[in-house]
Amino acid sequence: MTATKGLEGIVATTSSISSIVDGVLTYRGYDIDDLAENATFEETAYLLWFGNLPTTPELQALRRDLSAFAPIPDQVIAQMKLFPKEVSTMAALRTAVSSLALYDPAADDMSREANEIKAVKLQAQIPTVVAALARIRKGLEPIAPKEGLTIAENFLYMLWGKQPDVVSVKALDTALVLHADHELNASTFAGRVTVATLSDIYSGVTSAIGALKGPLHGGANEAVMKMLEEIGSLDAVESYVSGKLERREKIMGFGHRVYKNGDPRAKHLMKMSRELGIMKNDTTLYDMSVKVEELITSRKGLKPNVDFYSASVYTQLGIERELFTPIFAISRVSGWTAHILEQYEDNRIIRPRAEYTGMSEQKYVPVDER
Ligand SMILES: CC(=O)SCCNC(=O)CCNC(=O)[C@H](O)C(C)(C)COP(=O)(O)OP(=O)(O)OC[C@H]1O[C@@H](n2cnc3c(N)ncnc32)[C@H](O)[C@@H]1OP(=O)(O)O
Ligand SMILES: O=C([O-])CC(=O)C(=O)O
Repeated sequence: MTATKGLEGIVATTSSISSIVDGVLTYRGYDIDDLAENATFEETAYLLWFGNLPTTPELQALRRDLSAFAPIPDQVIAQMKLFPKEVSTMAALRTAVSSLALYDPAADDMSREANEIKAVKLQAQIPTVVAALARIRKGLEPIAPKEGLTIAENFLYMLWGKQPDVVSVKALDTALVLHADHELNASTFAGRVTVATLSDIYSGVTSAIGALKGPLHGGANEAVMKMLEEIGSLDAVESYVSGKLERREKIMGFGHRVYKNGDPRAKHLMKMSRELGIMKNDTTLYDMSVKVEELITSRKGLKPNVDFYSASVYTQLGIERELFTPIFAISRVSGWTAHILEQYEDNRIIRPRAEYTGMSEQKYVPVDER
């Protein structure tokens, strides 16, 4: 038995949800470029769960369900108010989502129908949780979701306490489409491993949130913004990047296990970052990001991934850094739950082997003789 570090190149399951072939990302056979330009996030989530783009009545029904499920239990709001203010929003989200299960009487109902409902419910409730956590952290009262708004619209409404502008809603909606699914990424794999024991969907999503939080995965978008803040100005980019490379430190938002010639989602976020900068008459963040990209590409041959330009997009929308990875979760819960439903459909426990490298032939020695 020989281990493959990081399971690189190992095909661990079949899946009909999303694919990456020759650098092209598709959801259910639709190119991500097509979806990013044309689909709404609600249509995308429907596509991931049910395998086809919704008809108008199907989309209306989904939007009604999302609105109906969006409020969260008062008990969970009360708990969130007790969380220490200084913890990361991802840590708080992980606990809050785990708590949501305690107030869902169908949490352990393993029927397909119940699990589909819970997938929609989690999709509806996670934006409400994230917006509430953001407000509580600032000492503000959470705002209840408003009926009839899209997920992107409702999230910004609950965050800001006012009707968001169309440009911000459209930008966030496109970002949600781009982040919705990505084959067997670490958080989706974590979710699938958890439910393959026939544990419940909330446990799967809680595991996935824990995996997404790390800076080598979803947490990289917050790390990118931290880096841009540390750099501070366009003039300082070159010396900052050179220093990092000399110290052999990673530059967050670059590199990818699967894409070696660039992440197809990055160009959409780059364009959005530029357009938002132009609209605000201040392209500093965009210009700094482009300069970082030029340096890393020429010196290391690495290309930006989905997390790199999302940082400047969200900042230019006026969203604080601590919410970047939670926003990733708001989107990716659609993919996680689609994968969890797929795992339940044809389940086998996921239990690989480890190549043992420890000591052997040890004999027990009583404690007072050691
Ligand atoms: C949504 C997402 O999860 S997208 C990824 C988000 N994560 C990041 O942006 C964090 C920065 N990037 C990375 O850490 C990695 O590129 C990962 C985690 C994405 C992929 O990891 P792996 O597939 O294991 O790539 P690996 O770490 O083996 O990289 C290969 C080589 O490129 C280097 N490298 C990879 N990424 C970077 C980076 N961002 N900065 C500097 N060097 C890098 C590695 O040090 C390694 O060099 P070596 O062969 O001299 O040791
Ligand atoms: O697929 C991966 O390894 C990481 C990634 O880009 C994602 O989850 O969107």
